[in-house]
Amino acid sequence: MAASMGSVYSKEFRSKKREVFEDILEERRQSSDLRYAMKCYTPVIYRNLTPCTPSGLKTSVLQSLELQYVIRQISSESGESCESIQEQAAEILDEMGHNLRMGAIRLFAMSLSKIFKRLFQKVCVNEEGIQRLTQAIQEHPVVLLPSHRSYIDFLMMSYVLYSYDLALPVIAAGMDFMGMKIVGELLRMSGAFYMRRSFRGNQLYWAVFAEYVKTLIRNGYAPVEFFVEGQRSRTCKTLSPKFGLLNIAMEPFFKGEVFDTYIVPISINYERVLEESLYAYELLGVPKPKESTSGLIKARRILNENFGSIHIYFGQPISLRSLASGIINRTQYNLKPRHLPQRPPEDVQSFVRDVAYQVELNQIANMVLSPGVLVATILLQNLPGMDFNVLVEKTLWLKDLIEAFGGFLEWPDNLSASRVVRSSIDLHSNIFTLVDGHVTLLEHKHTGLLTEEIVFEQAVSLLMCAFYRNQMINVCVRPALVVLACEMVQSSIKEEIFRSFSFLRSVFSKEFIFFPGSEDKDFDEGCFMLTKCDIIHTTPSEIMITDKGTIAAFFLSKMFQPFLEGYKLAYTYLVGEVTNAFTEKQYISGVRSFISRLIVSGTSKCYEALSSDMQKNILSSFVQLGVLKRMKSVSEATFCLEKKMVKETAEKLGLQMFTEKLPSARL
Ligand SMILES: CCCCCCCCCCCCCCCC(=O)SCCNC(=O)CCNC(=O)[C@H](O)C(C)(C)COP(=O)(O)OP(=O)(O)OC[C@H]1O[C@@H](n2cnc3c(N)ncnc32)[C@H](O)[C@@H]1OP(=O)(O)O
Ligand SMILES: O=C(CO)COP(=O)(O)O
Repeated sequence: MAASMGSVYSKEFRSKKREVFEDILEERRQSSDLRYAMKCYTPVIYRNLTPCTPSGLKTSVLQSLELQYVIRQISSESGESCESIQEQAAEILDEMGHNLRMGAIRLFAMSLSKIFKRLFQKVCVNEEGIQRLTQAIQEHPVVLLPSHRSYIDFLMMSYVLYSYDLALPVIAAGMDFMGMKIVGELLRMSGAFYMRRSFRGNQLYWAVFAEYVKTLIRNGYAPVEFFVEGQRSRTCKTLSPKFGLLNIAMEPFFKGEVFDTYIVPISINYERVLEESLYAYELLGVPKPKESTSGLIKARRILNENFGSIHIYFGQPISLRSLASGIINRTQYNLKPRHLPQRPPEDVQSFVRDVAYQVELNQIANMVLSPGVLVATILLQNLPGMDFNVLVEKTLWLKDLIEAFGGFLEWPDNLSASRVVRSSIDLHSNIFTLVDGHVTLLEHKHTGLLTEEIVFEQAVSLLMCAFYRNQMINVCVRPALVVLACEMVQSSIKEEIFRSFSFLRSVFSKEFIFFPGSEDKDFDEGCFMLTKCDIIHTTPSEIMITDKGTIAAFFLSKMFQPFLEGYKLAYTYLVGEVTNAFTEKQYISGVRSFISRLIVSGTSKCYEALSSDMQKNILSSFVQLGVLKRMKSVSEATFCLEKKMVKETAEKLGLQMFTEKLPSARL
């Protein structure tokens, strides 16, 4: 399974061709927004659509055999009457159900046109992707899976579909939005259906939610849109996928209730993200501001800022039927009445997982990167700053490397390289400064004694810079881990390098997206990319960094150094500082002050290790490696160091590289 699905990704990776993008704001700048909002909208719809109103949808869910069965089951277990449980189900549906209507859509069409023209220079959409989607929507139920970096994602998705006269989606929305005065209901009337962030163990809620989504899919009411990452990424790295909703959306196909279902990965990439600074503060422990209408109104000052361009790439619709053929034995669903809820069988669970990862790999492969990503990456390796002309030279060098690695770069050919770099610096003037031909990262010019407050401010600007570097980190991760493995094993023996590569790939399995079980393929891909760029020379049994390739190898190694050092510092903290069981919150606060002290004392410069995202990934990775044990509890999970496992795990998995030259754990 892994090989077949993973190879689809590599085909996508190698056979990529430049598609034509259309700037949908261009027409908006030349014609009336009112006329656009009031245009005749006759969308292309699913040919077997069963017309159904939002209230009709709820009735059909409430009366469904599946939900009635669960209600009777809960009643017999709890002794509560079926009527009372039925009422609770109806209340859940009232809280959940969308109420899509054109009035709200047209209001958004008008207002968003004005807002988007203020905020963005261009909104570019791949026309072939729209054509493919137009075809797909008519044939089978469609599930839209966009990447998730900003609130703009879901607004823009509906805006684009409306612009191209496609059926408007219904969108899985976290409950955070429902409480927003006026806006919460406006979003519901624009297609949002509300869901609790997590509802493990709540049998009735899960049953109502699952039946609601499956009914939407079965009757092809509208494309169903949700974010497989489950939330916006604060680091701009793709988050590990959530499987629950994807599993539900695929079930009508598994049970033969629909002939097929199209899964459409969508890559939305921003030259500059509205929430960039909020994310940096959140990663450093400042809680995210609650979604509120007043907050939205206060945020209007950003309308005076320029956020550059957006590229939206609608990927190839993935037919579930084609993907599952020969892999999923759907007859197993005939063994029990269809309406009986059943946990997904093992083969289905791994299929759902693999589809989720393939979707995210497609999202990554189709991200259109901007020059600012290159500038941020180079500056991070030349802190606190560098000569502008040297930056331009290195940016051109990196552009070639990223394109050779298969990255999609939007580079304005009508401008000189220095103009391009200069406009990137201007666009990100809240992160970079250019003074007297010297480019520096904001807050990093400081020369005096460091304090924890200064470290915090420096960390904010560094995390914002890393946010943009991370837009291309997954393009480089496979070759970079091969280079790091070569450095660690200090030998050219391919087998040893592969073992170290596999270790790094499992340690960083939460930081970066790897198709499950494809260590070999990823290693081959990394070697292929490095060989193609003459960075390594390989024989059947050896891998050597070439003389010509040392600069690129060093660059790739340095790009991933913050992750390596961050994991090393965490390991040092856990082994040297922690004695009892601890919660995630205690760990993050403890390790953050530990690292902050190291930075103040000058022992470390690993600001990225202050990020709660990295620290959460480290916890999860160390549990997976057996260095930490996770104890479930009623309130909050706790962790403890498997001391006996630490040395053994270190030996087994190569963590011992962290034990060399450790800074003294106790300061
Ligand atoms: C013209 C202009 C118009 C403009 C007009 C604008 C309109 C604008 C409207 C939009 C309005 C705002 C839109 C906001 C956008 C958000 O708010 S995004 C945030 C909310 N959305 C999401 O999170 C969607 C993705 N999340 C999920 O899929 C999560 O799975 C769920 C459904 C939230 C559940 O999460 P969870 O409870 O953490 O658990 P998860 O691990 O995912 O899995 C749970 C269950 O799935 C099943 N499962 C787990 N793994 C597997 C597997 N591998 N295989 C199969 N089943 C599995 C199991 O049953 C498991 O339960 P257990 O048996 O383990 O208890
Ligand atoms: O995804 C969401 C909004 O789009 C809500 O969750 P986050 O605020 O965690 O991203």
